[in-house]
Amino acid sequence: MAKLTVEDLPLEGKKVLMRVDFNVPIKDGVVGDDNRIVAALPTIKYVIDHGGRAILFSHLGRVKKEEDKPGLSMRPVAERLSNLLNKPVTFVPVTEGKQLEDAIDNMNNGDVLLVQNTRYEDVKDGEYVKRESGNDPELGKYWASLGDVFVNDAFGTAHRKHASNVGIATNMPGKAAAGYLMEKEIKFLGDAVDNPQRPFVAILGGAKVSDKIGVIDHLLDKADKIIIGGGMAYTFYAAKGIKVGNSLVEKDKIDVAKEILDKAGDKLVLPIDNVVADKFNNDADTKVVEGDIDDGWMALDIGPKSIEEFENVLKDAKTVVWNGPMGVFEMPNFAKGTLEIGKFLGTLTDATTIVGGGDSTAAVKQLGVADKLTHISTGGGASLTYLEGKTLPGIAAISEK
Ligand SMILES: Nc1ncnc2c1ncn2[C@@H]1O[C@H](COP(=O)(O)OP(=O)(O)O)[C@@H](O)[C@H]1O
Ligand SMILES: O=C(OP(=O)(O)O)[C@H](O)COP(=O)(O)O
Ligand SMILES: [Mg+2]
Repeated sequence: MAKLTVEDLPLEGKKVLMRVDFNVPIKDGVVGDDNRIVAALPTIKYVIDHGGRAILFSHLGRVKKEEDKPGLSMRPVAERLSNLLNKPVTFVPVTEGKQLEDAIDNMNNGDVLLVQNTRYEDVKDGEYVKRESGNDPELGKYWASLGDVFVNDAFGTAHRKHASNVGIATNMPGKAAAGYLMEKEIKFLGDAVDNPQRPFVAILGGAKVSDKIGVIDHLLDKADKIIIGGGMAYTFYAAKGIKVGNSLVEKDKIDVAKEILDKAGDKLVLPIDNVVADKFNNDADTKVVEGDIDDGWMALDIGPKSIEEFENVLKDAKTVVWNGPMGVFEMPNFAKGTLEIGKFLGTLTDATTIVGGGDSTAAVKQLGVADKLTHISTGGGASLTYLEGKTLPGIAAISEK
């Protein structure tokens, strides 16, 4: 059954609650890569051009304690959004209460307001209560009460069942619609991966190991090869009994990694060598090592032999889906693996090449290889969940036509 879209909603004079994914990299109080903000502009512009009052909600990072809040304020995002829209954006530094309600009451048609990071609700009075991330029913109901209709354009968050997407939607039956970005992402991913041209190769990296390792098990049934790099690789090293030093490892996922290795055979391709560093810093001492990583060293990028091996696997691919950088690309000395793999994908002109994820997208843009790829998706975890064939809760909660 088809879902409501933004074009099905009454907008003129309405308070239009909008969930967007503005979870973007912030450095020293300034937005880095703004791809996710730019990607949401068509829907925001449609709403305000049709006389709606756009009330935007997004999370930023993960708020687990009170001290996380100042560095994860939405204020820099409001500034960038205002520049991109070329009009003022009211930033409300709280997520509930009179200040927010008054700011909404003061809006005129065509105005834009951005609410503070929805995950501020995860910590109250110093307690990690997960009101947003746990989809607290009272919170979704409260936020829904602030508007007349709801538009969900946060594809990057669609795999989450949180108060600001699923909570609001379920409290606005018949009035919760998909935005243009949501529609575009689903259409593209559906076309590319429901019946992929083969060989179909998935590349998985990044740092969200416990979140994403489960996907690999499902991908084994779909993909012809799965390349594992970046922070995802070293939990597999640990599972194989290779020494990992101080590299990123999620100990409680080592058993999962072992099961995947048993099942995968030669479908799974791990790094042969790595660039290791003596601290998590661009100025660290570094060296390239094969196999075991000694104590006191951590792997922050894949090494040259791994790059060669990965390219060898990728060269005949007809469909490639990539989520998660191959190293800590934010530091120039550990960006090579990500850059080389990105460049190589750009040479595969016969293949459909899809890169997904907030950080992976930032990486290919920052490294200048984005425009050689077929599709840049705003969602990493969301694309992977879609690829697994699972329902995305954020989309399921949108009203049927
Ligand atoms: N070897 C590594 N050790 C630690 N962190 C890593 C390593 N390789 C990549 N990362 C980090 O992974 C992060 C991105 O992971 P993730 O959020 O899962 O990707 P995406 O946003 O593309 O879905 C980046 O900030 C990057 O620095
Ligand atoms: O950045 C995101 O996902 P991604 O890192 O997989 O691309 C989304 O905004 C979801 O964030 P979350 O994984 O903290 O729920
Ligand atoms: Mg990310």
